[in-house]
This record gives sequence, structure tokens and C-alpha cells, in this order.
Amino acid sequence: MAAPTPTPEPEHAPDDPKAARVKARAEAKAKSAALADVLAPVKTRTVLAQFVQILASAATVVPFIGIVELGRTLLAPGPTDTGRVWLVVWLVVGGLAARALFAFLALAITHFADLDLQAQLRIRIADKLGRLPLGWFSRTSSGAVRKSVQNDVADLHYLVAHAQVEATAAVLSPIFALIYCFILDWRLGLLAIATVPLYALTYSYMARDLTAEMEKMDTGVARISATIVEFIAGVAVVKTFGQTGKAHRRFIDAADEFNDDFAGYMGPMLRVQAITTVLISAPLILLVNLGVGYWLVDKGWVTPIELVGSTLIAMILPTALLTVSTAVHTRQQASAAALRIADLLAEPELAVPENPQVPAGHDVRIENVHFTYPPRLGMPSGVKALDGVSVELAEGTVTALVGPSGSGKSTLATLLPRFGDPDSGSVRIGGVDVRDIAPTELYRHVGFVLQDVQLLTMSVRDNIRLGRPEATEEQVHDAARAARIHERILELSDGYDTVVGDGAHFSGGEAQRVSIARALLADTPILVLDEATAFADPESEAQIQQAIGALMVGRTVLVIAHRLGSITHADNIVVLDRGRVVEQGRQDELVANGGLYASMWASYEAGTTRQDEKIALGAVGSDEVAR
Ligand SMILES: Nc1ncnc2c1ncn2[C@@H]1O[C@H](COP(=O)(O)OP(=O)(O)OP(=O)(O)O)[C@@H](O)[C@H]1O
Repeated sequence: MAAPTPTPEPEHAPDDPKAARVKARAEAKAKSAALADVLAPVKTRTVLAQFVQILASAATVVPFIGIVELGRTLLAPGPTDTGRVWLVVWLVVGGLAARALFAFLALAITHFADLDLQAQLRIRIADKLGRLPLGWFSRTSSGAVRKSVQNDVADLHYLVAHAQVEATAAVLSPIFALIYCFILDWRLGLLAIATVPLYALTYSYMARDLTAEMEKMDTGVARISATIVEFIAGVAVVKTFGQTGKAHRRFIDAADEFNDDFAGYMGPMLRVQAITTVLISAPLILLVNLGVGYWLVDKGWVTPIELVGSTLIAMILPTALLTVSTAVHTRQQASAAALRIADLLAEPELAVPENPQVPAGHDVRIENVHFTYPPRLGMPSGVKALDGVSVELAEGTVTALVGPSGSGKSTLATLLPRFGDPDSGSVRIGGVDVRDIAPTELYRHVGFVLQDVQLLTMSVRDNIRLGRPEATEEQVHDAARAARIHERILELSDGYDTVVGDGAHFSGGEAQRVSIARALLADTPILVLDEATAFADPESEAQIQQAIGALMVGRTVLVIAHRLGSITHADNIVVLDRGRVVEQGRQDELVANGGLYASMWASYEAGTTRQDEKIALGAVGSDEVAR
């Protein structure tokens, strides 16, 4: 009898308040730790600024003392003691000046600290991006990366430059002033803060669930940012195919979701603010202080001038409390930003070998490789792309990877230049595991020309000699000639000096030939090639094929083949299906085998014949031919 299949545990126990609380606590702890880690480089300076702000806050109380002392002197019976009046006036002026000076100093310290921190973080992030595996970039949207580098780093500004100093001022200035109130009379001290406990209790009770709402809102902003970048990147295709409505949908969905999250946060937040602000509003404080204060004066426990002094102090409390709550809010926002930065900084880097080795030869041996893409939004379990693949590439031979879409061709090919490392199994070049080869050494051995051609905003010449900056003009021209792009470059306004994107606008096929020239010049003995010619017209395609032909000579080549016609002479054809090698061999062997390749070949030939017939009848345009 078959064993009963255990019921899988649900990933999240829904609506379990205890689990939710534990999770929330763990997240809050992670955020605090992330924030502390990100802010560590400026900690000493922010503490120093807070100390300076303590002095400024202490000076805040001097004008209040001055007012009471002035009142006492002026209202004292007999002639006015002008000497004492002047003394008090100078004291007040001195107090105000000291407060302004210390407050300025504190903010200057934090602003300079913030400038340094932003620069350091951007450098750390850029450095990190340089050490992440190339595969990370294809998994992560450029919108999310931009948000980390720009918005998240900038979100820390208010926290570092303002919030900590302002919160210190907001807490300590009233405390110093209140101490003075209590010195005047303990009843006046209590009266000044009479409405604060009510405010604090109401606020914390009403705002207890808002943190989660704010996080949702933050995630929403990241999602909108990512969809905008994706939408803009693909806008030409979208417009051409009249799919504006569909393509908008992802953005609209993200925006709608954000609207809901925003309303979910702002609605309760406004309610909290409206109710709690009344409890610390100036009229209510004035009413309580003057009403009860009149009674204290009437009883003879305090003098009217003391009541005026303490009432003025009570009036600064609302501003102070609002500053504190803004600082708390900013801290939450900055914590979320810090967590994203910390997450990015904690992404696993491409492991750099401690004792790097140099490959002895240029054969490639892929042994029992398994590879699973990490889980991501909407795909919690990850995708197993390679399932025990073994392939050997003899030195100087051409190996073609074929197989249905999604069979793992790109994943396998990009393991050679370490876009990612396999979960198990190994990729060896010249007998050395690619993980034991220093990255710079590896890229001297392995070059790649992929579908997504990246030309940088620099001169065409610099684009071509990216992998070999010391190349001479002649070598650059030779590579461009071999890649069938030299003539086209000479037609540009400034020839090889033309800057890509400014004066040089290449078609897809031309850009591909520039990247082939780049690979030719880099002259790596091993080459990973994606021979997609999707954008090319027949003439351009023929040129690309010639360029690729030039590129393949004398190298160990792994080519991802999309059109079987171009790889019939490959030394080995590896057929992948669902992450496994289902057959391999030469073209004639595989066709004779009658397996997956044979059926792919049959439909390829049938397609080509149909295309030829259509061309003969004049029924297709040139771009259709290219497809
Ligand atoms: N970045 C990624 N994150 C998650 N899954 C991925 C990622 N890239 C590819 N996959 C999945 O891994 C599997 C293999 O994909 P891969 O791109 O290697 O196949 P392919 O044969 O090159 O496909 P195609 O011919 O369409 O380019 C597919 O199921 C694919 O959906």
C-alpha cells in the first residue's frame, strides 16, 4: 500500500495573530539592525551633534527665565532696579545667541556627516554592484536598483541631517523648560504637561497598526518605479503593436494597488492626527493653564507672572511633540530605506577564490550541473532550470545548444562566464573549476556575445576596445572589418569618435556586429554566443553570420542556436529539454536518431520551404523573411 502523502504545510498560517506579531517583531529588529549598520559610519558625529544640541536646548530656557525675572523686577514695589533689568536683558540676548549658535553647529555637523554618508553608501553600492554575479542583474529590475541608489540613499538625508538633532531638541527643550516650571512651583509644572499623557496614550493606541500600512505603501512605490522603467524600456514595441492598453495594465495595477495602500495608510493617519492634535492645540493648552492657573493664583500659591512664564512654556509643547512624531515617522521611512540598502549590500557576491588558479587549456567540462533560480515575487519556490547536465566542449570546437524555449539553454551557457554558480556539479575550464579562477582571469578566457547587446555611451572606438583598452587603432579597425561593421562606422559623422547614443544610432543587427567586433578584439579563447538574429534583415543577417564565422575561428565556442540551419556544421549539437540533455551528437547522427532534434529539424526544414515558396510568390516582406 502506498504511503499516504503528507498534507503540505501552508507557507503562512493565515490570520494567526501570534505568528504575525513574532514576524513583525523580527522584522522590526532586522530593520533596527539594518539602520544601525547603515548609519554606523556617522554614529560618532551624530552623537556629537546631539550633545551640542543638548547645550542649545538648555539655552532655550533662558528667555523664559528672563521673562519671569523681568516681570518680578518690574512689578516689585518701589523704584525699578534698572541695573537688574539690563542684566536680565543681556542674559536673554546671550541665551538666544548661544541657542542659535549651538543649534547651527549641531545641524552643520549632521549635514556634513550626511554628505559623507551618502557618498560612502553610493560608493559601497556601486562597489557591491560590481561584485554581484551578472545573473543578479537579469533577475533584478533596473527600477529597484535605481530606487536603492537614488531614493533610498536620499531618504536617509532627513534622518541623519535633521531628525536626530531635531528630536533631541524637541524632547530636551521642553524638558529643560519644564524643570524650570517645577522650580517655580510643582503645581505649575504639572499644569503645563496636563494634556500630554492624554495625547501620548491616544496617539500610540490609534497609530499602533500604521507601520505595516506604511511598509505596504513603500513596497508599492518600488513596484510602480519598476513597472515605469520596464514600460519605458519597452515602449517602442508596445506602441508598434498597438498594445498600449495591455502594457499599461501592469503599471495601472501597480498604481491602483498603491492607491489602495495609500488610502489604507492616509485615512487612519489623518484620523489619528485630527483627534490627537486637538489634545495639544494652543487654545486647549491656554484654556487649561489659564483656567486652573487662575485658581492657583487666587489661592496665593503662585504669582501671576509665574503663571505667565509657565503658560508660555506649556505653549511650546505642541510644536515639540509634533517634531517628535515627525521624527518617529521619518525614522520608520528611513528604516525601510536602510533595510533595502542593507539587503542589497548583503546580496551574495560572486565568491572570489582565495587561491586562484589559472586554467591549463581551453576545453570546458560541465559535470552534473543543477541550477535553480532563487524564489522571487509570485514564484516562491524558485525555478529549476538545469537538472543534472553534463557536456564536454573539446578545445577549439563548436558546440551548439538547441532545445525548446525555456529548456535551459541560456542558463547553461551563462554558467561559463559565471552569471551564476550551479547549486551542485561543476563547470571546469582547462581542468579548473570556474569558481577557482579569479574573475579578471576568467574574463580573459571567456567572452560572450548575448542577445541583449549593451553599447555604452562612449565613442564607438572605446565600445569596441572595452575588453582590451590598449588595442591600437589598426587592431580596432581590423576587428570592425572582420565583424562587417567598419564601413558603417566610417559613415558616422565622426567615424570611430562618434559617441553611441549621441551621433551613432545603430540598428539591432549593427549593434550586434559592434559587439562581435568587441569580442573579436578581446580575443578570448572561449566564447559563449547567442546567435539570435531577430532584428536583422536578410542582408544584415548574412553579415552577422559572416562576422560570427570570423569570431568562431580557432576558439572553443558554445553557441545558443535559434535557427538550426546555421549550426549544421557544429562539432557537437546538444539537445536540451526541461533542463536535461536528451541527446547530443553531430547533425547527421541526430537526424538519423529520429529523436527530439530530428523532429525540430523536420519542422525547421518545412518552415524554410514554406518561406522560400512565399518569397517566390512575393507574399512576404523582408522583415518577415528575417524572422
Ligand atoms: N531570471 C530568472 N528567474 C527565474 N526563472 C528564470 C529566470 N531566467 C530563466 N528562468 C527560467 O528557467 C528556465 C530556463 O530558462 P532559459 O532562459 O535558460 O531557457 P532557454 O532555453 O534559454 O529559453 P529561450 O530559448 O526562450 O531563451 C525557464 O523555465 C525560465 O522560465
